[in-house]
Amino acid sequence: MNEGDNKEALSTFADKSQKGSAYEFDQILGRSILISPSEEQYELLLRRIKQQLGEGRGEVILEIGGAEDGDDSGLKEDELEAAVATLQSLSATLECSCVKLRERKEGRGVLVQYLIRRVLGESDFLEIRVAVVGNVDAGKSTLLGVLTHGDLDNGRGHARQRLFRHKHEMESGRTSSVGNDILGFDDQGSVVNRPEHGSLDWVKICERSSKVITFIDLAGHERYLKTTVFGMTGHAPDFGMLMVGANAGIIGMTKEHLGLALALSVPVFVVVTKIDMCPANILQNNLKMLVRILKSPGCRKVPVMVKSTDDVVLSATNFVSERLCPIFQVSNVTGENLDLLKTFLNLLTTRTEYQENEPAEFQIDDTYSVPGVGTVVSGTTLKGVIRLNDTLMLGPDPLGHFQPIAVKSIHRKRMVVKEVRAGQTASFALKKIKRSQIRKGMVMVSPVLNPQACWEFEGEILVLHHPTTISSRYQAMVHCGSIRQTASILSMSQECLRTGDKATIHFRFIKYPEYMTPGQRMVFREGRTKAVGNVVRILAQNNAAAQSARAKLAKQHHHNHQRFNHHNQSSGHTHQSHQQSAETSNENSNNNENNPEVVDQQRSQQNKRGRGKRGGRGRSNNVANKVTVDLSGIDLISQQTSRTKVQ
Ligand SMILES: Nc1nc2c(ncn2[C@@H]2O[C@H](COP(=O)(O)OP(=O)(O)OP(=O)(O)O)[C@@H](O)[C@H]2O)c(=O)[nH]1
Repeated sequence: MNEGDNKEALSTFADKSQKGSAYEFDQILGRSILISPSEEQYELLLRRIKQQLGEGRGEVILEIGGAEDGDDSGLKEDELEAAVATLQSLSATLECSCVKLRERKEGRGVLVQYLIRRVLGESDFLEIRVAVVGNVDAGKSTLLGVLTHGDLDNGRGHARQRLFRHKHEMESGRTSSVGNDILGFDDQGSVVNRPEHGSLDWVKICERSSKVITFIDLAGHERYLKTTVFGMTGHAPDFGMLMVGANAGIIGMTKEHLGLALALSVPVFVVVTKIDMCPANILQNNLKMLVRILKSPGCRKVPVMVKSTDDVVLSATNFVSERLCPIFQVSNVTGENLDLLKTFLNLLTTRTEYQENEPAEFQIDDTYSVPGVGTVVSGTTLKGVIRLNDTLMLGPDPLGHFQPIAVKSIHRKRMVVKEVRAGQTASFALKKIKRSQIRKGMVMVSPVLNPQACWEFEGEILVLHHPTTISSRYQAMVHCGSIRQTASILSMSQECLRTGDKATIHFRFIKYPEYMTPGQRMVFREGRTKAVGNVVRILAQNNAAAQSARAKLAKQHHHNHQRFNHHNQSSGHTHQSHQQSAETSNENSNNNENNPEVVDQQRSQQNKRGRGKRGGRGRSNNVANKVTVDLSGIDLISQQTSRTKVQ
């Protein structure tokens, strides 16, 4: 990508950023009004900024010095001083900070952009989730270690040591579990992480932060794809950070991960690491290839090389709704360009509109048993507000029932809080329930929703890749939110499906019913990602007919399983069965030890009792139609995302 292209892409977005809602607002923030507002104008400004803060979940970027009717834009020095004083006064009245981001010459003077951010109390902060993906050795864990702990890497794995959670990761240097790390920014945009004796106090970080970025570190190795898919669907990331090693380029799982983010409509930015050790010609070639892939019809992104603070502000302010894909080139060893990346992270705002006024919905992505506390569940609040001592309906259990359950205590990032709102992750301690009665994929919802479990549903699906054809009775893993269960195809709108085909499919879960809602994004996969789409209709709910159908299916499944075992015993394990067992063993090891909110309590529990006993749960029982799948279908994803847009 040459300089010209980069400038063009940025200027297109720069133009746009002055139109739309920001443009209207600029009129209000016209030059003279800010320089010497009347009392009435001051009140109007207050109201408008307050409204913008509400829409921006507590922050807004404003540009001052815009043109007024028939006038030139730009502020002269003395005008700028007066305008900034007004803006600071407005911010103070609204209990906000006011931080200068960027200044540029235009018209008769300068235009300046400011970040106005609400100053939050110690127990509140804005939460942004970033899924970190990329091939093995791209430097994911290292970058997270460097960002969250502030020390540079030595190029031999120094920085990542702090992040490894499982013993086998220490030994192999590979990430196999979904790990969480946090980076806090205060109201001025400064990083608040201060490691003490090598470890971070999450409560202190949250208390000092106005915004906390949670990195969901997903595994890079193909063996752990199941974990990666779960992280992308179950942890509701706002953004994806795709890591690419400068010297290795787009290899291995990079395209697969990019495809997954696109399929799930998660906006992606790219971080190219190791620029310190990469010869210039190789770096250029790899960047060219990256840009080509991002611009390809399958991705339809507008790549932008981020090289200055101006680029950062422009990319961050246009990132959410646009196709813009910022690319950072960094070194974890020399620290080059890490400041640009941090500034970008500080400016990210969440893309999802969470509804706080609706009845509460919480999806469970993990369970724990904490000594002295009892059963703890962690997950994401999708709707509403959940308060201490609220009673919610937990379920569905294997029979499809929901039971009332009281929330005994709430933690946000290990911090004790009294309530948790839509868009926030949390852990709840629950009363009178055993951990063994809860599984990933269950929900806790407001009793007014009268939740029903579903065995069968209809999904609109695009097949990204399949080597032969998919027909009825085919079974694969459904990922939908934190649900992860094998489902069988009962019928399809077409007789059989090949790569690139789109169809409406009637699915049935094979083990237990789940709680689903129409419009949810889903992935249907076996081995590598295969099909993506949306849940369109909930069919059989938890009634007797569905149960008997399920029993029949389970019997058939059991029969298949025996046949498969027999086959394996006689012919030895296939490649897939190795892969499957690797995924399963990973899943078994991916337990409480990795939880960000209850990790300390859990460690002591593990010392006492050894590993958790969730062996086999969520294990794919799919034995029919075992095929190796390769996602070379990025091109197909855009068809899906453009045809079926579901938020
Ligand atoms: N020279 C140099 N080395 C780096 C840089 N970033 C990471 N490394 C080294 O690259 C190796 C791999 O980094 P990791 O952070 O483990 O890679 P990863 O992507 O997390 O790998 P998985 O966890 O297996 O998916 C380590 O030895 C790091 O020290 C960098 O910017 N420059």
